[in-house]
Amino acid sequence: MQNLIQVAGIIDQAEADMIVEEGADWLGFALRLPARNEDISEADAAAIIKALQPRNKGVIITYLTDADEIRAFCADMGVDAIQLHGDIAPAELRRLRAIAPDLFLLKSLVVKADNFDELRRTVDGAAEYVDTFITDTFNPATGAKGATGLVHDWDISAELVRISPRPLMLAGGLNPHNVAEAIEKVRPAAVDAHTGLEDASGRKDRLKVRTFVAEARKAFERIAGESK
Ligand SMILES: O=C(O)c1ccccc1NCC(=O)[C@H](O)[C@H](O)COP(=O)(O)O
Repeated sequence: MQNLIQVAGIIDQAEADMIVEEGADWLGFALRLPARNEDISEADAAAIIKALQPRNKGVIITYLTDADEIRAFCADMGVDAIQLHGDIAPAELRRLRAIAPDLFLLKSLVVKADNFDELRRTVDGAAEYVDTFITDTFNPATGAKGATGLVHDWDISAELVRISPRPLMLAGGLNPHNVAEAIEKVRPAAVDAHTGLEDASGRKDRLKVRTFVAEARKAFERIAGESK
């Protein structure tokens, strides 16, 4: 996974089509969330994912923490990638890896003001069983761990990139205006955005997606050129 762009929080087929047309790589579908406020039904998400071309991947974003339930859900949905946003224990990740070896696993690292040691322990405990980590931003005002539209301290994400043996996808408050600076500072393998690409009605805005993808691609090229 390198220089990859994910757009999360897909609402329907038209939005998925537009995001693919504008050049994003992976599409994230938030399902089985604690508050059950999903933007899309599981049946609609499964149909969109099934119709994606091989260069695009549908990723389920969920708080499920039980390995059997995660495997069964992915099989029902026909997906081969899942972003685990809940507090799943390393032992359960190990079990998931054992029962679903081909599943691509993204584990979230939710950055708070003062939890770097906890994040380091999560990296150490989970790295053996997951394919990549994804940072995100905690919102202390609401307790939300995802889709907050808030950036966190990118020095923390940059340090996580340095210590993680797995690639890192940077998420949390990214938008067309800040994604280039974020990539240059953090040097992640991938970026993800959700609310920063929406219009006032909560749908993804084509121009924001287009600009986000273009800015991210240029920044990835720049940092690749610098390391040659
Ligand atoms: O996408 C969601 O609705 C969601 C809900 C609950 C937890 C995580 C969620 N998404 C995870 C993501 O990958 C988001 O894109 C990520 O939180 C970044 O969101 P934003 O800060 O709005 O760009």
